[in-house]
Order: sequence, then C-alpha cells, then structure tokens
Amino acid sequence: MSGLAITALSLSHFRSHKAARLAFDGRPVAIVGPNGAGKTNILEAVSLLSPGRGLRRAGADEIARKPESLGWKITANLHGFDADHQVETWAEGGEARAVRIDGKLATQTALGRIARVLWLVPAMDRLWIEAAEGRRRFLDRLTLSFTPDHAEAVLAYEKAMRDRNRLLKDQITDPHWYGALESQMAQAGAQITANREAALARLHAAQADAETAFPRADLTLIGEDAADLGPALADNRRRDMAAGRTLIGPHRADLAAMFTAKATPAAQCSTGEQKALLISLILANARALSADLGAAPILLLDEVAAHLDTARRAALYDEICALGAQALMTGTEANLFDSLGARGQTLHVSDHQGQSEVSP
Ligand SMILES: Nc1ncnc2c1ncn2[C@@H]1O[C@H](COP(=O)(O)OP(=O)(O)OP(=O)(O)O)[C@@H](O)[C@H]1O
Repeated sequence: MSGLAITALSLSHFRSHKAARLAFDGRPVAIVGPNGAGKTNILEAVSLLSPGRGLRRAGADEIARKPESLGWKITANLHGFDADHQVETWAEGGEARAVRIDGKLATQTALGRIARVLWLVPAMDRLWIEAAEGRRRFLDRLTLSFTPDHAEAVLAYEKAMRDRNRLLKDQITDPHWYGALESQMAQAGAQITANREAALARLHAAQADAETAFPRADLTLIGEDAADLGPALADNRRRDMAAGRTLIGPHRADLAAMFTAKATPAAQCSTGEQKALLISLILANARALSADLGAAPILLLDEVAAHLDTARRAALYDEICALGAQALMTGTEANLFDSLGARGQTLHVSDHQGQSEVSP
C-alpha cells in the first residue's frame, strides 16, 4: 500500500447506516447504488477522519441516525504515514464530536497529522460563482492539508477577533483595550496569509510539473496586505465600530481562479469547465502532498464520474492509480467505473426500508 488508506470502517447509527462494516484493500473504491442509498454518507464518515465538520459541514446531532437520535460512532483502521492507527470519532447527547486515536483521547488537529483526506462534492460546483466564504473555506482546507498547524493560527486569530468585536459592540474607545488584541490578530493573521500563500505556491508548482488531462488553474489570494494588519486595524476602529465587527483582515480574504489556457476567470467558464478545474486542483493538491509526504492522500470524489465524458473519466482513473491514492468515488451506475476495472474495488449500497446495506 503506497498511499494513505482506510483498511476497515465501521459505522454505528451514522445517518442511514445503522450498523455497517466495510473492508478496503487500498485500491480506489467505486461505491455504487441508487439515489438516496447512502453512498455519500460513507464519504462523509471518512471525511470526519480529518479535522472539522466533514464534507457536509453538518452538526454532530444532525448526523445521528433518525428516528433513534442516540448519537453515532465511526471506527476506522487507518494506514497512516508512519504507522497503522485505530481512529474512533463519535458524538452523543448533544455534545461536540470526540476523537480517540489508538485508544487515547485526541484533538481534531491530531487527525490532520496522521492522515490527509481531500474531497470534491457537488455543492462545490458553484464555488467560483457564489460568496467568498466558500472559497475561503476551500483555500483553508487546501492550506490545512499542507500545514496542519494552520488550524491553530486560525483559532488564535478568531479568538482575538471575537474579543475585539465585543469591544466594538460595547462602543469601547479606549485604545489600551485594543492594542494587545490587534497585535495578536496581526501576528496570527500574518501566519494565516503566509500559510495560504505557501499552499498556493505548492499547488502551482504541482500543476506546472504535471502531465494531466485536466486544465490548469491559476489561483490568486485577494485580501489586505498582511504585513500592515496591526496599524490598519487601529486606523479602522471607527469604521468597525459603526459596523459592529472587524471589516478587514484574512477572515475577509478571497480566492480568484483563472482557467489558464483560456485566460478566463473561473466564474465565466462553463459548468463542465468549472468542474474540470476543481478536479485539476484536487489532483494537483494530491500530487503535491504525495511528493512532500511520501504518501498520497485519501480522496473522496462524490458524483464526479457522472459529470465526465468517457475519455476524461478514464484519464481521472489513470491519474488516481498513478498517484496510488485510495479514492472513494460514488456513482449510481456500475458502468461509470468500467475503465477503472480490476484496478479498483466495488461496494454496492442499497436502501432497505430506510436502512443502508453495504455489500461487496
Ligand atoms: N440522520 C439521518 N438519519 C437517518 N437517515 C438519514 C440521516 N441523514 C440522512 N439520511 C438519509 O440518508 C439518505 C441519503 O444518503 P446519501 O446522501 O448517502 O445518498 P446517496 O446514495 O449519496 O444518494 P445520491 O445518489 O442521491 O446522491 C437519505 O435517504 C436520507 O434521508
């Protein structure tokens, strides 16, 4: 097994899966079944083996299987960078989700250190034409994949900003209250911007080096100059007080994407071209991680196959296999995975009276 891989996955009261046990052998996985069978739910479970709220950004209680709503649990055997690990994550009784790695309670950030999971879901199809928030989230996940400690800089920044916003709301004008918070924001903000820039540089290098069937995208970070954030925040207090919140800083950054070969902004590209750009970016991210860390990340590709023509689909499978990545891919028809052939394994998912069943 050359890449990171899940070798076993158990789901307990996880959405439509009451009790599922899945075995994987490290090859890419085609997850086949009709609409609503519970395919994406499997991908979501794997996404929760990384820090954050997973690929649907769902709250812990939303995930618990209904109508029981007892709480849920995922257990996985994970072939990681350095060793095999047992990872458990669960939530019950309205509490936040907990994580245990090899039997010991752990932070979500620790999940980001033992493995990397990247995903592409249909909700991202509108990434380039919707609000900046989605692009920022995309950028930060990309950045986290290279720099797991990015999460800590983001948390430090957000905490200082929450405290500053409270002062603004309370109409505090005394500069003494602001100085320390603004310098904390400037310090964490500079780290956030540096991490984001480094991730974009890594991604561009991975695109430049590669032979790929997918179009190249140039990404540019748009935002304030991080070097001046401290003084800029001090200058902006009056305006921020009127707004009741901080209006400048990396939490307002945006990401611009360009379809390189056509010199066209992604937002003006066709739906198919925008999808191809996203696939291209996730593959470049995976190649860069594989080169840096010596193992390809786990990829979750929800309903990607159905949107590609036969040649592009075959090219995607070839690139995944060349990477040695365990890609979990969903599709409603088995023939979408014909060109993957024996290079992949297949799981069939079906719905039995509101309960998902998984079989080889
Ligand atoms: N908390 C929950 N408890 C029970 N069932 C749930 C819960 N959340 C979602 N479901 C059910 O899971 C099913 C959807 O599963 P999923 O999104 O994995 O389908 P899918 O196989 O990916 O379908 P599609 O091909 O349409 O995308 C729905 O029937 C939904 O009602």
